[in-house]
Amino acid sequence: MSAVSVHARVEARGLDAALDVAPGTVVALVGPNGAGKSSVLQLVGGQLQPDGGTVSVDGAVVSGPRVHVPVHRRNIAVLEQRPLLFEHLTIAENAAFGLRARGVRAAEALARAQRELDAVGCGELAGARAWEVSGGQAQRIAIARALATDPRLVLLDEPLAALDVSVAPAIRSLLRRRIRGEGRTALLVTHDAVDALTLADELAVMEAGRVLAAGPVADLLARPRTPFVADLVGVNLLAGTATGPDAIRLATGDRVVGVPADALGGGAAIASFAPASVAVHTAEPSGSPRNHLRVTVTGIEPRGSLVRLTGELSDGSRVSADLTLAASVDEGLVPGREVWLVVKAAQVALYPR
Ligand SMILES: Nc1ncnc2c1ncn2[C@@H]1O[C@H](COP(=O)(O)OP(=O)(O)OP(=O)(O)O)[C@@H](O)[C@H]1O
Repeated sequence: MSAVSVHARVEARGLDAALDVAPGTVVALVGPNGAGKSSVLQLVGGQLQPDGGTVSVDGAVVSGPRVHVPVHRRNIAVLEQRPLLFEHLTIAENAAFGLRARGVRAAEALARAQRELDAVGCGELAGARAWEVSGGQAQRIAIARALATDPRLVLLDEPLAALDVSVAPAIRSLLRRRIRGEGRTALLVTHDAVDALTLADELAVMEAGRVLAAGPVADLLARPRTPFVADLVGVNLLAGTATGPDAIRLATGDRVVGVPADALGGGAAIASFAPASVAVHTAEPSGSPRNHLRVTVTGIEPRGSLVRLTGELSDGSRVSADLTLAASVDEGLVPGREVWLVVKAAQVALYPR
């Protein structure tokens, strides 16, 4: 049985979505602006009612013809871009809010809230007021508040988008540990490829109101079935397994050395680097300490004043490189040609996943 099942239409939004989420799975909804990602979240959360079809949680219909289970009865926690904390309550009271709303006694709710605040590194802020905390702390507190109610489902709408780049990695790491690491079921809307790949088990790719493809992150990356996935925010993403603190091995056997953005821990990991940081060599670089990947050129297309070369590794995963038009002509880079793509370790970010 699916933990969440959406088979629903919303005519005013051009939405006709089909999505099934297995229990304990984090699914990232990705796709261009207006694709319907947030609308799917609203259907599940109960803020949007379908014109046809149903939305089910744990096998029970929560929205459908003549059914509308109110938001507060769905036992779903929602984490927004900018969490709203109540200014007149202490941080502990904020974190206990969901429990109190469910009728849990104050002492018990506050004790649980304190444990949750400790677990997100904000235990010492329990007595503070909302206006005294930073944006990053507010998001940690919102995570504590969301998880305090033991929700059967967590909905995350761009949870890192409003955060300063200096705090986002720590919150990403916290979400990875508390959501994916604890086997919770969650739906995540994000525009950020790194968030999707580090926080989610599966991707659901939306376009024009429909879910075009869904499946394990590594599968969709290795064989992108839509240009959107292939081009997910324009960075190169390669899935592999950590072989040390700063290296991963790809399915092709290639080793990629980089800078860990978070401790790798020996499991599945991804490498991310910009096409602009990739150089193209027509012969295998000898004695170079840099990462080099042998690919077959599959595409050459203009990108402003540059040319984007796309190459395929032996397992079908793709890597792009941006180069000048002159370079692409001089080197005779045409589809079918075998080349080496070279990227410095300092320009490769590694993430656990
Ligand atoms: N509150 C609303 N009322 C009416 N139409 C809406 C509303 N919100 C979104 N839409 C429309 O519904 C469609 C899907 O939008 P939605 O916000 O779900 O997409 P999205 O994939 O989340 O986009 P984005 O990435 O820009 O947030 C779009 O055509 C949008 O204009």
